[in-house]
Amino acid sequence: MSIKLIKVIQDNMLTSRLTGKWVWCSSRSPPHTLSSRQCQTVSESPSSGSTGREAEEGNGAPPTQDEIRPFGEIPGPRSLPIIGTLYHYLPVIGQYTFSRLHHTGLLKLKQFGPIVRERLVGDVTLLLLFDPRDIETMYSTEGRYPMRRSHTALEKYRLDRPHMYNTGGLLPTNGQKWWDIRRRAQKVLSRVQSVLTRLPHINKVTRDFNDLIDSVRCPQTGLISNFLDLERRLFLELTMVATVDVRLGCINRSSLNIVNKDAEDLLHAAHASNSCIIHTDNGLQLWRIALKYVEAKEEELRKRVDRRERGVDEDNDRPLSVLEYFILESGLDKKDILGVVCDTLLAGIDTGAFTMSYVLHNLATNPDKQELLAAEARTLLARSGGEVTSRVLSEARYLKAVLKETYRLRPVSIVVVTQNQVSCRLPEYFPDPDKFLPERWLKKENINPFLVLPFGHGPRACIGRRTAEQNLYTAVLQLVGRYNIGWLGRELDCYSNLINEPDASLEFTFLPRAAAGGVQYS
Ligand code: HEM
Repeated sequence: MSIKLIKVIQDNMLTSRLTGKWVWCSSRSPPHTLSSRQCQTVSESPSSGSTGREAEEGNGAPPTQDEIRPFGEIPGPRSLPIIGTLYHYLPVIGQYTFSRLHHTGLLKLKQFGPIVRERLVGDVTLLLLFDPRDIETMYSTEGRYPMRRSHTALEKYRLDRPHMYNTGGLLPTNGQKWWDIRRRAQKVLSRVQSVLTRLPHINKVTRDFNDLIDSVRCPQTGLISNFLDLERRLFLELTMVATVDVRLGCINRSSLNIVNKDAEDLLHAAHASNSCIIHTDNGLQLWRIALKYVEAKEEELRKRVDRRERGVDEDNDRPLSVLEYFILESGLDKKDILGVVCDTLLAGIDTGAFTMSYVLHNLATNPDKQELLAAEARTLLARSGGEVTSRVLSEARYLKAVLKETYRLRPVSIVVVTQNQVSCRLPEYFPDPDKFLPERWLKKENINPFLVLPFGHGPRACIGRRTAEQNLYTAVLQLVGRYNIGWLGRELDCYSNLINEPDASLEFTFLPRAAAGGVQYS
């Protein structure tokens, strides 16, 4: 998704505090030329023993014309006419690979330093940032309507069907049009209080998921092979409950072998889209299913209004669900609602499932950390009668540290600046960078906030962040509270698709904690 940076880099210049060569300039210079007007920071080379930050804070003097270098001089892999740098990615002979962007990113950092320019192909130029201070600078210039250039196939698909969609949806739309949808949708999708109203449903789904685990795990070893299949079902169920108030039933034991067409279509569409294979019928499947649930909700609301008029609406004080809010209060029209519902279904399933895979893998391969989390779960859930409540979530400090450490080591999303995943494993930012140490987030170590950004940053950051985190916290706490989780799979890394996904089959074991000498809550 670094492609998203193109607009920014054509309009601005960057600074690398490590080499002292580049200057970020907020002026709108023409591409590939420079101006020292309004330049904000100056840097010094590491040999001076001073950090860029110190230089910046020291005299704040604007850079001289000599210090400012043309954009085209930013180092990077050699680019050929027409094919750009694509030849570097050829199988066998190429030094880079698109399927492991974190390895490729590290190699580029070693070869070219903390700012890398890459003309990929045609007019597509990427700028890779590794220094969190540059990342911060980049975000600070994004303005009110940060521009993104991703999901362009999805955008084309939708714009070609004006009878179904008003816009390309949240993911690819830019400018005022993007903000018109975003400001209406985020009121219900992002607000803490609104997200918390869905917690009891989320808690119920995750407990059902535990029961499912109980019935499918091998009674002797606890093994569940290909656990990712179940996780994707879980996050589909959670996303449907959170967005369209529907229990699909795809994590019921009885439904495991029965094909639920909506569930299968949704899982397929979300995965295919995230793998950049936007078959035209995916859009249609998704849209049809979204339409079905939106229309069912409209009908339900009509009946409710009718009941209310007759004074027999027993459900009067219940807070509005997401879909009810969209229909009744958001000001979004039906086509926009369908677009946002499709976007949340596309964005909420694999991201959650893959993140949970890495959380569980980290816990299973670090049993001492798992025990600390289990102790926290035991204390908090015993107090709440086994329910994950808002109080439990507010007190679950170790759980949050576990998630944060997993975002650091295994971010599933390749954000605007793809290189956070590389920088997060550099020893200059994190001692013992490859170790899973949730404690580093409890000690209030001085960690630059622009290093770990799994949901992005600023006005365009993930609209579903609170929903996603509530889902993950609840599911992980319930699981670790009930099971001792082990790992029988091979070493786990990730493939880079549109998002990073586990590159090996997930072979987890689940042994009830009660059997292992722990406490059971339910
Ligand atoms: C662990 C789970 C998730 C992760 C790591 C994640 C991460 C991200 C990231 C990095 C972005 C792009 C930010 C940017 O462009 O600057 C994004 C955008 C988005 N996410 Fe998520 N996400 C997750 C779950 C969800 C869920 C559950 C939903 C739905 C409720 C969702 C809906 C969206 C939407 C609609 C956008 C586009 C927002 C816009 O462009 O205005 N995401 N997400």
